[in-house]
Amino acid sequence: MNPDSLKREAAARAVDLVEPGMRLGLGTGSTAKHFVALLGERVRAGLDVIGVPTSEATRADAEAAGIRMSTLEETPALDLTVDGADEIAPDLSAIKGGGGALLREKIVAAASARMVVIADESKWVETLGRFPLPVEVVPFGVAPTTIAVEAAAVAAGCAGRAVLRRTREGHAFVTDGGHLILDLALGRIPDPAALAERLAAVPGVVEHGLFIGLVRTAILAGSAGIRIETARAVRG
Ligand SMILES: O=C(CO)[C@H](O)[C@H](O)COP(=O)(O)O
Repeated sequence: MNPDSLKREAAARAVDLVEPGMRLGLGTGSTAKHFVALLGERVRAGLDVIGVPTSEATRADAEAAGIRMSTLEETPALDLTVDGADEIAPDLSAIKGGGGALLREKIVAAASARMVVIADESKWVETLGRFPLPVEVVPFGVAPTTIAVEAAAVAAGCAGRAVLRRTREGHAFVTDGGHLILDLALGRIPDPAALAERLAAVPGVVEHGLFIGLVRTAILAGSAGIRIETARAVRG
């Protein structure tokens, strides 16, 4: 099965978790896009749910699929968020932000009683860090912020270059919130919690793509079928 079919399999399993009346956080990326499409099919068949999107792209997809949309202002507490991930470790810590939506994704996940990550099995890793960690920063002072982000990584026991994300056309990639993304290539993150703390303390950093203690369940689709991993204890 090709990776896209596996993503759809994982998304289909997550749709089975949706119950009538749920307030849903809708993730961003190619796997979450499958979830939105499949959820739309259920909605058109009569399922009543409300969705809060994690990006403008997802908002457009969800609206096109016929899903009733809301905002966190109108609906500040969500029942379930379903989103993709760039990497997931055995403790269900994750790297997100490959699609540049990490800030809204984290806010929506934190407003949800449960976050479920859907992915093909290639995203499962023993240790986070092979995927460059996205760090969302304000445009002002991006040069010193980049230096400080690299120094934060060194202080947290890892090292690597932070590179400004660019579009295919060579322009700086700008997030839905008007920020920039630094992709921090570390190879291996020995202590994600320490790195998260160091990055959060850098002036100019808006958010980073380390999701720690947020993911409750990971649905992983592989050639041998679906595997479900559940966090033992999250958020106390
Ligand atoms: O974090 C994300 C977007 O900001 C995505 O969930 C992540 O990049 C995974 O994407 P895909 O499902 O396309 O592999």
